[in-house]
Amino acid sequence: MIWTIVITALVSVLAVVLAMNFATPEKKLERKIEHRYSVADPQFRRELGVMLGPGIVAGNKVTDLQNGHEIFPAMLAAVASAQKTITFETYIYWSGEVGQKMADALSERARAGVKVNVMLDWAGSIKMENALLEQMETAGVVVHRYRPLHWYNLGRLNNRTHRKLLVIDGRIGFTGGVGIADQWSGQAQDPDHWRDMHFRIEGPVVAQIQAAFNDNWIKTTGEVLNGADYFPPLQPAGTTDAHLFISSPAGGSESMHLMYLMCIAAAEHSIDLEASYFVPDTLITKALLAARQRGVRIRIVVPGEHIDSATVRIASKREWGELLLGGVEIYEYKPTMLHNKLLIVDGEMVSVGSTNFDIRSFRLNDEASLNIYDRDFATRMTQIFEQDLKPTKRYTHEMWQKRPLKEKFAEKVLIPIKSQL
Ligand SMILES: O=P(O)(O)OC[C@H](O)CO
Repeated sequence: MIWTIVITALVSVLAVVLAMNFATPEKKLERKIEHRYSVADPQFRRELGVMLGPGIVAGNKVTDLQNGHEIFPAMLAAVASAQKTITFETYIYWSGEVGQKMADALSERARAGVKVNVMLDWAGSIKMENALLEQMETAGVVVHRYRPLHWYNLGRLNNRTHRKLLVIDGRIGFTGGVGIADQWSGQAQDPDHWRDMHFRIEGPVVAQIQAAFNDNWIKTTGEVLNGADYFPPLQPAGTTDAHLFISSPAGGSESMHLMYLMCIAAAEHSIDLEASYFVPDTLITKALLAARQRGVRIRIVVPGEHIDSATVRIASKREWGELLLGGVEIYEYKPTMLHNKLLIVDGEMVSVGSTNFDIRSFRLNDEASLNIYDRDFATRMTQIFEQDLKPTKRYTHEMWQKRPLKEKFAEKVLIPIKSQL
């Protein structure tokens, strides 16, 4: 009898703990956002500047870096130039040549007396050998794993940090899609080398990137990294308006979901989206279709056969029928895995960062995105978008209707876990 009670109690506790991974207490966005103004309207900035967290700041310079052959040299050079502090938070950190180079660069600076603080997601860095960690720690790098597997973390194991942030001396920042692994090296020349973008940032918005790093550093260590070595006075470095904002289920925020919904609602001419993982929810789908009805041209580039998650591809396709019928253009990238996260609205504003266009990024992960309000920058990113569009195949509604029965069956099987993708 006593064992029945004990086992029942244990099973109940386990069920509650597991349920905590799939549920959050707050109400989520569920109503359509009306089209009230365009992204060029000052009202758009006025609202995004306060709704998403940090206000929009002027005087920034944002430089795009295309693929690993531009991204890693720029990041490594910035690390090598550090004099006082380096803060680095990432989701994927795997062993390999890229991981080794980054560990070497961070270790070298730590040995030179630079304060180096690194936050690695526990799940994202599970394929990292201990030797790399030991190398960094021996050199004096302070490394923490975000939400490691412990009994007290079981209820939040599903909430990872997906942020990709690097700040050098509080003055140079990086964010974008890149992970620290060999898949991201090279020039997207074949399926073993992925297509991705990252961004080098200077100017006042870098302080917001540092604040974003502090968010999870504080949560994990109880320590704040402040003072002028982390937050120096920042002079204008360019002419771009931008803000970097975060979202986290821990904060109850729906900033990312809100940002996409507000951008889609504001669009009047065009929405260009590159999404490595595209699993829109009902609200997003409705918003895209409403934009189409206003005459907005919507082009979406997603991975084709080269994708590291067949599950996401299958779950994604289920949503395409309604979008294709509504006139949304969907293109599959052919050469390799497309890992970009890029949104351009009306050739006016751009959003980049760690956030995928899926429910996991909108609701389960800690994310950080950079919104850039600069027509010239949007023009540059539209050129990049057009280049990425060339090696794609357009996916039509007819193709969707004729997709194999086994795909349709798999889509249905995946419905219950859609919110986890
Ligand atoms: O979650 P992301 O967008 O950083 O992508 C990571 C890849 O899925 C790793 O396989």
